[in-house]
Amino acid sequence: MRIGIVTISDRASRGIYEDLSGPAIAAWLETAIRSPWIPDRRIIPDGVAPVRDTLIDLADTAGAGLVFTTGGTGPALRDLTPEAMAMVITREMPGFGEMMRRVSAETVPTAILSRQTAGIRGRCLIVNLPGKPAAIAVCLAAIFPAIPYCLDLMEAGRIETDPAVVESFRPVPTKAGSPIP
Ligand SMILES: Nc1ncnc2c1ncn2[C@@H]1O[C@H](COP(=O)(O)OP(=O)(O)OP(=O)(O)O)[C@@H](O)[C@H]1O
Ligand SMILES: Nc1nc2c(c(=O)[nH]1)N[C@H]1C(S)=C(S)[C@@H](COP(=O)(O)O)O[C@H]1N2
Repeated sequence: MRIGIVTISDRASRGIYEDLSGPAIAAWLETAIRSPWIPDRRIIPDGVAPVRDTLIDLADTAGAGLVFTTGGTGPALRDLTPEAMAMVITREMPGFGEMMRRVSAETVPTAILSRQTAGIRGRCLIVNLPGKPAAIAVCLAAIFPAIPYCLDLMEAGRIETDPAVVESFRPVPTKAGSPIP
């Protein structure tokens, strides 16, 4: 399973500040996923074209089954991640954004400013996270239990998690493969 990790930030992409959110995603996934996976890290500026082109490259050329983006989901003029998502995905998965905003709102009232969503392109699930490093673990912990089953249903590949970190919820067996013994 190749997993794309895309930092979308004008300043982090120019080296004005250190990207903390991309590494936070990678570190969280390292602890949570126990089946083999390969990270594919990208750092790009805000804007429709770079986000669109990077997501298409990860899904169609690099063969990623799962992609997380961080940043560009807010109301600032340069926050255009959702507009790029609309050009890339063929099916939206609105439950991801709903859940992440709900859990984030328990600690930050500005959670409602994120337009984060998720969607499917081919056999790739793309999920948007906010740019703030502190948002990464909060959002991933809330949505990750549903991701392995989603990937099963999409026939994108099988992920096994460490139940001590995050429990995968698979309501029924799927044809995508049997559990790792
Ligand atoms: N990848 C990141 N790594 C570290 N800190 C970040 C990252 N993305 C955002 N932040 C922090 O969160 C704040 C708000 O994030 P936001 O995405 O709104 O940034 P911004 O003001 O649009 O600027 P930029 O796109 O250049 O990051 C930033 O000012 C920065 O302090
Ligand atoms: N969990 C969590 N969600 C959060 C935040 C946060 O600090 N923690 N910041 C909010 C803020 S202030 C903004 S503007 C939006 C969009 O952030 P982005 O443009 O960096 O994606 O995410 C929101 N969601």
